[in-house]
Amino acid sequence: MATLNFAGTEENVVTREEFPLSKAQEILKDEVVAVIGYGVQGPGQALNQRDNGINVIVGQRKNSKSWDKAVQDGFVEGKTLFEIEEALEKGTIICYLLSDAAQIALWPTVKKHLTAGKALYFSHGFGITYNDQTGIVPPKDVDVFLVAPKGSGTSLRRMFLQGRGLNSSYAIYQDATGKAFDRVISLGIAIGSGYLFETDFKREVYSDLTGERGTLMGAIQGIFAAQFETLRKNGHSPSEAFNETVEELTQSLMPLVAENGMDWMYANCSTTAQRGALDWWKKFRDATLPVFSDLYASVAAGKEAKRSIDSNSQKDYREKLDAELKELRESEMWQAGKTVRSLRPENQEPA
Ligand SMILES: NC(=O)c1ccc[n+]([C@@H]2O[C@H](COP(=O)([O-])OP(=O)(O)OC[C@H]3O[C@@H](n4cnc5c(N)ncnc54)[C@H](O)[C@@H]3O)[C@@H](O)[C@H]2O)c1
Ligand SMILES: CC(C)(O)[C@@H](O)C(=O)O
Ligand SMILES: [Mg+2]
Ligand SMILES: [Mg+2]
Repeated sequence: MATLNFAGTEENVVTREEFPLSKAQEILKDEVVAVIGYGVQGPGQALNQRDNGINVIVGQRKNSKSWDKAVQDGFVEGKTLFEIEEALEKGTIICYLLSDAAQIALWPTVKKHLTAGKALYFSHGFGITYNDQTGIVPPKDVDVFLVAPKGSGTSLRRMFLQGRGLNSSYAIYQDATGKAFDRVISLGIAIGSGYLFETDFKREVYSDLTGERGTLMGAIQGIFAAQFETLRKNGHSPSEAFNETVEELTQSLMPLVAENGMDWMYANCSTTAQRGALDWWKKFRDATLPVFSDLYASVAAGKEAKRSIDSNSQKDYREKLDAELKELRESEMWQAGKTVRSLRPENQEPA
């Protein structure tokens, strides 16, 4: 475990250098890792573990798109791909990667198969932290921990294939066997994490729900929409509004931020741009701070969990989500974006 200094605060981080894959393979050599659910995280984590030489099986409902995807990805029925209950029985480590709402419905079945010494693994602090709403209370004689990749399962797989790792959080909720630390870190390495940052279940889920509703997904779309609308109302064309709101950000400026921070991105723009950005960023911060405070309070009060559980437990939740995504896709901003993206060299038809 390395202790690193993050802007003056010391934090524990596990690195691949001190905990190499060979050590993870040795620790997991007698385990059967059952990945339950093959949606977004399931494929990323199962495929990376398989490629890393871990004994991994997938449990998924038959006659579903996710089952077919697992078959396409090379999992073999009866050998490495099973109905959920069979996989639960075979697994010594259960990676519970159904959607958070589906985890509630299946919990009684999972619990039945959590015999002494097994481990229950999550990629989110949700089920345990909000157990007054989820009913997920594991038996005392199993290990319970999480590895939460800080990004999409799609990125976890892509970065693994590029030889890079995605940062993940890890936390131990219950150490029944005395092996929970070795098990959780080994899994973290095996699923393709680059670095593993220590947290607890509550802090993981509070920060995760805030982040995805905030700057990572909700706030960014909100601020894009507000600027696009302002430019359009003032007579700017859709392409101009899109280029100045999204395309320049994703293609030119965010890669610079990713590389070396905000000040460095600023320093690579004109002094005119820097003057304006330095004057205006605090106004945007002050305008949004109350919204972020409301958001965090809603997360901490369990209201975001309740909303997610209530909406995702409905039979037609998928159709409803698809309809809302369609509305976003068909908005003027993202339709303009479609044409702008088609102009990128990689998207051009060869002549
Ligand atoms: N999506 C991500 O990239 C991501 C990132 C970090 C953490 N997580 C966490 O990982 C976990 C899995 O998330 P996900 O986005 O991969 O899930 P998902 O929404 O893609 O669903 C996963 C699987 O659940 C199955 N499923 C849905 N309802 C079911 C039911 N009633 N019975 C049986 N199976 C059912 C689906 O077939 C699918 O294979 C969650 O705890 C999530 O918060 C996800
Ligand atoms: C990929 C995210 C947004 O980080 C994850 O938290 C999720 O819920 O999908
Ligand atoms: Mg999340
Ligand atoms: Mg997240």
